[in-house]
Amino acid sequence: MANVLDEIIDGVREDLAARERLLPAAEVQAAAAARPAALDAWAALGGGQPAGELRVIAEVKRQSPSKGALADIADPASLAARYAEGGASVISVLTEQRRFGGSLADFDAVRAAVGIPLLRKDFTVEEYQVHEARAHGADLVLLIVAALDDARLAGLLELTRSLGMEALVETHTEDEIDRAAAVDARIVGVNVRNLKTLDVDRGVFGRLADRLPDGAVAVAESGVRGPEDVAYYAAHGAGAILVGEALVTHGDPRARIQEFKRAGAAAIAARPGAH
Ligand SMILES: O=C(O)c1ccccc1NCC(=O)[C@H](O)[C@H](O)COP(=O)(O)O
Repeated sequence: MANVLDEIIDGVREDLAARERLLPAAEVQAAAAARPAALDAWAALGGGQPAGELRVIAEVKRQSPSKGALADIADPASLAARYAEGGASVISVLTEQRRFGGSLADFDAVRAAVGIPLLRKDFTVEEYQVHEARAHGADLVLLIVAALDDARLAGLLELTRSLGMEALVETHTEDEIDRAAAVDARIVGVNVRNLKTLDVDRGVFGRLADRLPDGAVAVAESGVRGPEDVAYYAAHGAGAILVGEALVTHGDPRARIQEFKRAGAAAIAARPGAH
């Protein structure tokens, strides 16, 4: 079966080339440099702090390759405001257009509405996208280890930090976690969605969590459908969860985030040796 990631990235590169023709690299770099400093996403996600609270990265997600249309999000800014009211630590905005229906316009609307750190959630493969993220006010970008060789992973992470941002470095396997650790990633996600089959197996987080680098914020990505999934991730060492579908399809995402945070805190308190 074709790797969905490769197909997505082919489209991302085509769209990127079109944007670059409209706004050359020098201009996007100048726009990035003119932005106020990025917010500290690492601290917002509990980096360097004792475990106690489970942080939520709440995602603005319109559609997906696995599920098709998820939600008709008429006003991403108001959805993001409800996420922030519910206690989200970071908001993720999908900006990939072809498969996820996202856009930088969605990102801009959310940036104007909330004052918490924002993740520009896209398939980052080129330096241009990192400058572009900062130019739009992002505090965090996504680097998917499976999409990058070691040199590119290290280079994009270095550029991200040089612009004052952090990266959510996403992994799926032990080998990818080791590659994330080798570049000193400080926010490391395990995405439990298999990129070949698109199946979700929450057990992947439980199996890989012990290998995550000491001191990194451990993010469990995908597959939260209810509080029991949150409790599972938190019990297995997650410091944060990344949730899309369960929030955009819920009538009251603010209350849902609060419920997830309670489930996470209870599971953290019940970890062996927590007291
Ligand atoms: O969501 C998909 O179908 C998907 C397919 C291929 C690559 C990435 C994909 N999703 C990106 C994500 O990481 C999720 O949007 C995120 O973890 C939230 O997942 P969920 O809570 O299960 O919506």
